[in-house]
Amino acid sequence: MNKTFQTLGEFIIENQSEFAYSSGELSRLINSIRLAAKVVNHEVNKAGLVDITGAAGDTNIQGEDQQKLDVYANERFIQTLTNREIVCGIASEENDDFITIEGHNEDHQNKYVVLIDPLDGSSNIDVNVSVGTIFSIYRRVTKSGTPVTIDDFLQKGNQQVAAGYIVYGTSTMIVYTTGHGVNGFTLNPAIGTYYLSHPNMKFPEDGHIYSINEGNYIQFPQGVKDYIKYCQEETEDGERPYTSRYIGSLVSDIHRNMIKGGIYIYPETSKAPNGKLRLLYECNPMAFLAEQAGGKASNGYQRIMDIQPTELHQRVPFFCGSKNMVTKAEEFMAKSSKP
Ligand SMILES: O=P(O)(O)OC[C@H]1O[C@](O)(COP(=O)(O)O)[C@@H](O)[C@@H]1O
Ligand SMILES: [Mg+2]
Ligand SMILES: [Mg+2]
Repeated sequence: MNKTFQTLGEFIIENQSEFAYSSGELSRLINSIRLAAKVVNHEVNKAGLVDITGAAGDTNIQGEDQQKLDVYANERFIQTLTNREIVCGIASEENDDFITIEGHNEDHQNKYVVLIDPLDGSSNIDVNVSVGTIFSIYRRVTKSGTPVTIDDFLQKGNQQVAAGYIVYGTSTMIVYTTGHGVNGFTLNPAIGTYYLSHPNMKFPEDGHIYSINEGNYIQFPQGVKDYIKYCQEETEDGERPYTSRYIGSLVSDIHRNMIKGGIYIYPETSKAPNGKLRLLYECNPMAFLAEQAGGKASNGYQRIMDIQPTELHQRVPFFCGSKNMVTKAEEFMAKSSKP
């Protein structure tokens, strides 16, 4: 079969032997995400027309004003995942605490927990700039037949069994990994089918794009300031200065950099000593994808996926992208933190 035109459904079936656990489970997990993504995509594409823009009137546990599309996407993903009889728990950026899913027989037999950022890049919803959804999947660690506990969610990123994102941009794509490389599928909206458009995605080892909100420059640690200066310096070989690109949607910035080569940094700042991004449903899944695509992800010092989580909504500084660029940024962080 000509792989380029393989559908997501066919790809899942053809590659399910790669999945460490029983085959059908992964299909049901990814299929439920695929379905919810289609429903959310439908609303995203009408943002501005329908009453789906603007604030929902509540704030989430992070103190952020929830956008109507945050709430809508959250409900769709939770509903679809719950109906598929595959998850025993869900944690979301938009829910203070994790949700226990008993399962139709109320016997807690399901084996997976899913952590989601239902709508990433919320500040871009109303201005017609691409946004996304991020998901991270683990096998539960507590005994099945009992309700999930916080331990099932506070697993290190290196225990993820699958992770991915949906980008709602010029086209809508699902990009995911189960630990065997990264593949991207583009939605053909006319027929509602995802096709394998980006097989075996790879982060170029080097790139010429840096993505950081320089509006916070004054608050950045010295290492980050030094790295930005390095990116902006002119070199005889024309390698630098790099180009600055920042969409303000993590999914879209990482997606671009994975295709073109580049680094995304959301560092700690004097106002936000742990940075802004959440470890469990933003940094861990993007780190898993980045590493599976030959890239790298750290908090400037430590590999993101080796960090032991302690809270559901904890934040970490995030450096992610082309391997050699992240290594260079870490060198500046190490140098500046030496006494
Ligand atoms: O506006 P800032 O401070 O640069 O933050 C932008 C970052 O915050 C986020 O919007 C946080 O994600 P949410 O929109 O899911 O809360 C990232 O997508 C993005 O990279
Ligand atoms: Mg987000
Ligand atoms: Mg979000």
